[in-house]
Amino acid sequence: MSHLQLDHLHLRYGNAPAVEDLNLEVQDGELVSLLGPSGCGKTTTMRAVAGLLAPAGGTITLGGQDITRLPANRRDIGLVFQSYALFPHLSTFENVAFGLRLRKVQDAELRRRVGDALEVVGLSEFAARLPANLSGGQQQRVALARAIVIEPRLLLLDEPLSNLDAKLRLDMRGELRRIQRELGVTMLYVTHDQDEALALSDRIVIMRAGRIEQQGTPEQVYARPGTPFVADFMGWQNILSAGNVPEPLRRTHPAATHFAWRPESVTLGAGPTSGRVLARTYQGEHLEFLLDSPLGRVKAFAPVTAQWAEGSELTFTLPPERAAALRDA
Ligand SMILES: Nc1ncnc2c1ncn2[C@@H]1O[C@H](COP(=O)(O)OP(=O)(O)OP(=O)(O)O)[C@@H](O)[C@H]1O
Repeated sequence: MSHLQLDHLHLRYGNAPAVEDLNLEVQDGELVSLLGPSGCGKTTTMRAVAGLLAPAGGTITLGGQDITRLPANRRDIGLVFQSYALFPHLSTFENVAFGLRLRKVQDAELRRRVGDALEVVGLSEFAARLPANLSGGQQQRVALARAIVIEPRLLLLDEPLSNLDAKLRLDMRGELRRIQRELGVTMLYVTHDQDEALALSDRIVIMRAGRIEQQGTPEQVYARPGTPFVADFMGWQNILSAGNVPEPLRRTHPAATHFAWRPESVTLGAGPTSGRVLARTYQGEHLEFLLDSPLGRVKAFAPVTAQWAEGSELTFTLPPERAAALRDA
């Protein structure tokens, strides 16, 4: 059992609060991402779960056991951080074996478990190599093998892919998901990259200034943001205050403070509002138009064949059925 539960967690650096009253559950075998901008408290939360930072208040429970005050080395938690921190003078095999040697695991079992872990991450052929002779992606996989070989109750990954180039990051993202599924291990994952969180997670927790702003499945947070902050983070680039949108829409959502539309939802070339093209940008798949309008600035995508030039006037529609109704948190 490796169900993680954080109850009313308060975390501080000296007197400065970093995380306030955080309540979070990660089910057995679930992959939950903490997503949010720099400084919102993701790493601080991870450090507390790992046992590297003592909470100022609240409790951390893992598999039904209160681990709030348990030393880090007795928590049975695997860590993978942005810097892989491999031992440069040890082979892949010995890097992965390190934690087992510390635990005085017998030789035959150690060989079997290291062999299994290397197989899971696809590095069996690289057992004898030193880290310096591995690619960035391979080194990151060694770090992952080293974390899973101890069969942790929980795996914490903090921006594990951010040192890799874009292509490798995509490959490793898929690999991570496969490995997580294959092992059924409970994972808490930190990222500030929404695409990564959407692709990997069973559930996404969006943090803002030390608090949870919204949580849900990837589909929920992407398609149904609840606040302007989440909408902005999820690529809803047109966020208008409720006073600026047509009356009928406001009436159907009386509590909304803002409404948002994705750029692909805006219809150009017809509609009740007119705007002037401030910028027209080619983006491969489509053109992006930035319009100045009485409603404010509006971003819209159109097919690459669209002819409107910068400076021209055109009309547009913000379809009410494609709007997200938002409320300030
Ligand atoms: N060692 C520290 N001492 C004092 N304040 C810290 C320390 N580490 C982080 N903080 C502060 O705590 C808050 C949360 O930081 P944290 O590192 O958890 O954010 P984060 O969401 O992980 O950001 P990033 O994506 O940049 O890593 C920030 O205001 C940060 O400045």
